[in-house]
Amino acid sequence: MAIIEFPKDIRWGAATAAYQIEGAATKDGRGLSIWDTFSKTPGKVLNGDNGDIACDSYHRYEEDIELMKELGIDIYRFSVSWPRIFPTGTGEVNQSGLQYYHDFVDALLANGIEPMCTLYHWDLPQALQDKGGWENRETVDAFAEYSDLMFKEFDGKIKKWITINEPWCVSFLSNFIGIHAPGYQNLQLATTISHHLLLAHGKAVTKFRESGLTGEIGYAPNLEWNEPYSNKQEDIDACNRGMGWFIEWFFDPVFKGSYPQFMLDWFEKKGVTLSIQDGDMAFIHQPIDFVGINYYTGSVVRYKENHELFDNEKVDIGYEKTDFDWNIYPEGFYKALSKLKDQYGQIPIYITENGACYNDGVENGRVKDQRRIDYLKQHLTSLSRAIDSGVNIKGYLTWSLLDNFEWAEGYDKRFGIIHVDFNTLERTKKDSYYWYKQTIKNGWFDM
Ligand SMILES: CO[C@H](O)c1c[n+]2c([nH]1)[C@H](O)[C@@H](O)[C@H](O)[C@H]2CO
Repeated sequence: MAIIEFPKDIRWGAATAAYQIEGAATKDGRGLSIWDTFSKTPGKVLNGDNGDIACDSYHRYEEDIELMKELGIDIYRFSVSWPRIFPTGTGEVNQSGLQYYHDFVDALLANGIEPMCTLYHWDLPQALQDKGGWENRETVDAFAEYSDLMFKEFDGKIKKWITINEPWCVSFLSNFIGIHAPGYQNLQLATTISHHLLLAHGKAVTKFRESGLTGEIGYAPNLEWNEPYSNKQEDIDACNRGMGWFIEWFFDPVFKGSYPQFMLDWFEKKGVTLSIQDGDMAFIHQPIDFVGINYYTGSVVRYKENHELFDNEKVDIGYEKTDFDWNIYPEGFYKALSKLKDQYGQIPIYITENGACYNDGVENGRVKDQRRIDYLKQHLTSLSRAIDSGVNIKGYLTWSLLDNFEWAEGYDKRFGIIHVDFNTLERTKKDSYYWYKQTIKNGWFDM
């Protein structure tokens, strides 16, 4: 067997998000989010599930932190529910909401766990959506106001900030493909929103820099790896368009100061234009301290004339799949990270999400999720290879600490290393929890 070893200073963590774990949807002054609305719209979420209770982490976070401490992680990525802070998105601050996050962050720090805070993980205040949501540039300013308040309120406690989680999901998955809130299917709308999200990121970075506060700030784009089906130019081009939607479209503006021309040309062919105002790109193109990368899967892609948005299609060449039917493609993890290094340089990278959906249940008090252990081994092996090749990896945070509300799939899809019984809310450490705990302790594992 091969020993896969990691640098002694790598950070080991786990990740969650507010709407997926907190519950307490109407508790202590929290306002409604678009996911409260969407999940209660018939047909939008499997089994009609919603986040009213979720893992009830709002009330059970001390238990969760005990589990984190036993696990041995030293960093924990969570998100703040914007409508818990500003119930209507702007204006009056909900002090009970702030107090909840102070109590939570203080408990993390008291247990030697560094908080990594995502300011936006998809739960836009409904009141802002009612005024146009991310299509309205006023939402960009509201996000900057909310971010500024959080930076100042948690100065000295939170030193790693993530502005936007997965702008591709917030824009295209939610407003073009339409399976996430608010559920529109309009390419122009989605493309406009993608620009406003990057602008919101940039304005929040500006607020952080102007505040002079200590800490680091970044964003967390998601990426998939696409491999061309053949070395025919039409397949290579089709593959690059697909990946350009995840990588160049959301990385070039931040790291190069402009949108990728090949993608702009393609969108123009589809009748889509971007209205960029003077100064927008200067906000977006500000230096950041790290980038959070969310990686789960990859696909083989080939050209298919007039098919979907990019004249391409995924080809199933027999990859093993998770219980979410996603390809298991660890090679793509290494290739994607290598591409980022080659195209954007040595920006520090935290893997802010990587994990798999396996729905193994509790049998005699145990959850035998060997398939998740295998997935983690394969992807951490790729990560180790990327580190050895010079990619500037600072940490790895698995998705997710807990089984939780998996958006349009509700509670049907389980990503946690800890099982949650959504009837009793009982937590059960899975075999993968124990494997990850040993790997963190050792700093290596036996492949
Ligand atoms: C398509 O994969 C995306 O990168 C992605 C996967 N995931 C995500 N983004 C989100 O950030 C999480 O909230 C999801 O729970 C998690 C699992 O679905």
